[in-house]
Amino acid sequence: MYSDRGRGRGRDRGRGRDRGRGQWCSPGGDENWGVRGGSSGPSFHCDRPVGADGSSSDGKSFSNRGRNSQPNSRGWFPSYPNSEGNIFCQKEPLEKKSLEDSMSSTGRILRDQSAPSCSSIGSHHSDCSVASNSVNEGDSDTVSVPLGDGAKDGAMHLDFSHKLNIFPLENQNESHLSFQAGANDLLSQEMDPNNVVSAGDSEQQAVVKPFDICLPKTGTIKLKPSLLEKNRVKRNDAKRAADGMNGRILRPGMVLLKNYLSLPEQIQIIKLCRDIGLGPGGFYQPVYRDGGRMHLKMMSLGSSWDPDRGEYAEHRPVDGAKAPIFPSDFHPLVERAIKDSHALIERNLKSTAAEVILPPLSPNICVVNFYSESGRLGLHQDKDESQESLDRRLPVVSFSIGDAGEFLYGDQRDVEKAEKVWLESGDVLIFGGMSRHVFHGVSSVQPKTAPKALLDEINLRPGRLNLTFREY
Ligand SMILES: O=C(O)CCC(=O)C(=O)O
Ligand SMILES: [Fe+2]
Repeated sequence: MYSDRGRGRGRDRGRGRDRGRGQWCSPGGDENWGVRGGSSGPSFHCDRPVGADGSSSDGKSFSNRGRNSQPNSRGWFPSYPNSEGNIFCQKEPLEKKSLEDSMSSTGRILRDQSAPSCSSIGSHHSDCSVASNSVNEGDSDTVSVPLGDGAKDGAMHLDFSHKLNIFPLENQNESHLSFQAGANDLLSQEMDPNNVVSAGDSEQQAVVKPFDICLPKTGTIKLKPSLLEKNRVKRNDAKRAADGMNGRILRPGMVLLKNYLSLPEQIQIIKLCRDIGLGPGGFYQPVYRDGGRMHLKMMSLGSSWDPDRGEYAEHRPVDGAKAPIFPSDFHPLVERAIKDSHALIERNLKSTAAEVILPPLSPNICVVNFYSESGRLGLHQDKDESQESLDRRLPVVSFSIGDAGEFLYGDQRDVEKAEKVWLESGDVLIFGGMSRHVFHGVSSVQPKTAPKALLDEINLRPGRLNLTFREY
């Protein structure tokens, strides 16, 4: 997938990483958000645990053989603009040094359950009246907990639960019991005893604070919007309605379906992401070993994207959480978007080769990002899916919900040369075929642009939710 930190470490060392290139975010902090003329970075390898035959539990191979010379890709790097408007990686030392410690050691998954999940897919209520932690990307959302000897058998776990307002493992399923996915989905989200991995001398546990993409219902009286504000909202909503669903081919293999997801679909997606996001393996803010942070919250369904290593794995290093399952609810939506894109391509290009131009995919991974109003994502390529998937140029399908985001894309990792398009709530963007390796990123989120009709139904935080579907 994304990152090309150019830092070999741990189990990745000596596996073909090109450490000399693509360091967007080195400790020196002088890398450009969009490195001019930069090539994609080092190679990463998926080391999701595989069976003897190399297949993972879902029958898909996640081992990434033969990719040693693949440049890596994703620039999921924390960044900030300098005075010239270039955006550089932000370096923020980890106050609690928790990630470093937790990555090098081990712990059971502990998750703060103080923010219980409330909604469920299909249920009407969008009551998000639970505790929610800050969206500020500057805040660390992990704390590290030293373990005593008892931790290995779980004894210490309970003690620390008190201090950290966390529930013992036995209660971990509470939050996702309200997630009405299929029974199998539910089962596969349960805590995995294998999450206890080997521990070093100084054992640490990382606890990821749940991040709620919905805000609590406050019961406070809303101030009346000004006439100006009312008109702006009216204009936006009217424009959206008038636009209807319309599609544009942005470049070969890249299709934008405007206003594609209906309001009820968007609401369901938010609820689903919210529920999963509050549970084990849910939203967190990726932090790099050198202290850099990504300017968004992320979770990865189906397999865990590890931005620091630039690879997928079954469990994520930050807290050992197993990736939540890929919800089957998404399949029909992605399938429909691909079919409609094919129809658009056939109409526009008078071509019957739509499936060659944009190959169909059967997604099994979804990376979910939540950008606050100040969130962003550096230019990168999505290149950590399997070699086969990349060779077939299977598309990435992206859903945007909430505030609009300015999406940059181009053939080079160069912000100045990148094309720009606003992705608004309900838009679906697909890039595959000849555009599969396009550099892309999100330069900004435009506050207060989420459809009012959406916010009337669900208390999504200010910001932008983005889901990218991929076939590993
Ligand atoms: O938020 C977006 O529109 C893009 C997200 C993205 O590129 C990614 O998750 O790889
Ligand atoms: Fe991407």
